[in-house]
Amino acid sequence: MADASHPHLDTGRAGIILAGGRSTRFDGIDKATATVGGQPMIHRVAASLDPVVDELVVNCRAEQRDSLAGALLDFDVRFAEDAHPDRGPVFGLRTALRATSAEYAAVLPTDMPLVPSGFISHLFGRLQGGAGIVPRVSETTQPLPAVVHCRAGEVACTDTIRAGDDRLQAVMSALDVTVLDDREVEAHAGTHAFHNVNSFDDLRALAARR
Ligand SMILES: Nc1nc2c(ncn2[C@@H]2O[C@H](COP(=O)(O)OP(=O)(O)OP(=O)(O)O)[C@@H](O)[C@H]2O)c(=O)[nH]1
Ligand SMILES: [Mg+2]
Repeated sequence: MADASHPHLDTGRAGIILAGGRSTRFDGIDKATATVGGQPMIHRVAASLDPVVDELVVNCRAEQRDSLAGALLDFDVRFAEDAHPDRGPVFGLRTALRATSAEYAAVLPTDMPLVPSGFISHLFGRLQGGAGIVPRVSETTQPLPAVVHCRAGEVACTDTIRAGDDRLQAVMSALDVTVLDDREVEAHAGTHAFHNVNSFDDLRALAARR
């Protein structure tokens, strides 16, 4: 979302889509381009982020780029390709964070197509100068969607990698993120907003709920 009346004034917000995984539980077919309601899943994720950020950054492997670009023709996207594939989502997140000069970034995985823009906007609003914020859903603290301070997030990724941990949860713990409680989350997002697609069964369940 660029503000045409203030072309040099941005709000310092990036939207990051993590898409560098192998979709092994999806038979190795890139789930980013699987269609939900007639649109590639990554398109839906970009559409959630786009209204509330100044730029979109997609982390992926080099060989995914052409097909993901084809799915994202409606958006102005920067690609942050993994220098080395298959090092896990923490490497992917760090690659994406290094590709932006925004102060804060909303981070979504490519397989979470129902998160409302309003919820992401709420996360930005509730951050209040902190290093990061994530929701608690079904009594579990989720690593994504998250809003993180980009430079702090990059350091937290490096610390996590050095500790030999490959979990995004570890990055969020290192950032000492604020956790939105279930009730506040439910007030700003529907119950199915955080449904994510790992398998064909997940895709069918999501199609049935929409
Ligand atoms: N850059 C990068 N991103 C990854 C990697 N592994 C997972 N991701 C991303 O992290 C997010 C969560 O991962 P998963 O839901 O496990 O997705 P996935 O690894 O593609 O799927 P599975 O192979 O079935 O585990 C997704 O958005 C993935 O694209 C990786 O090795 N490198
Ligand atoms: Mg995986």
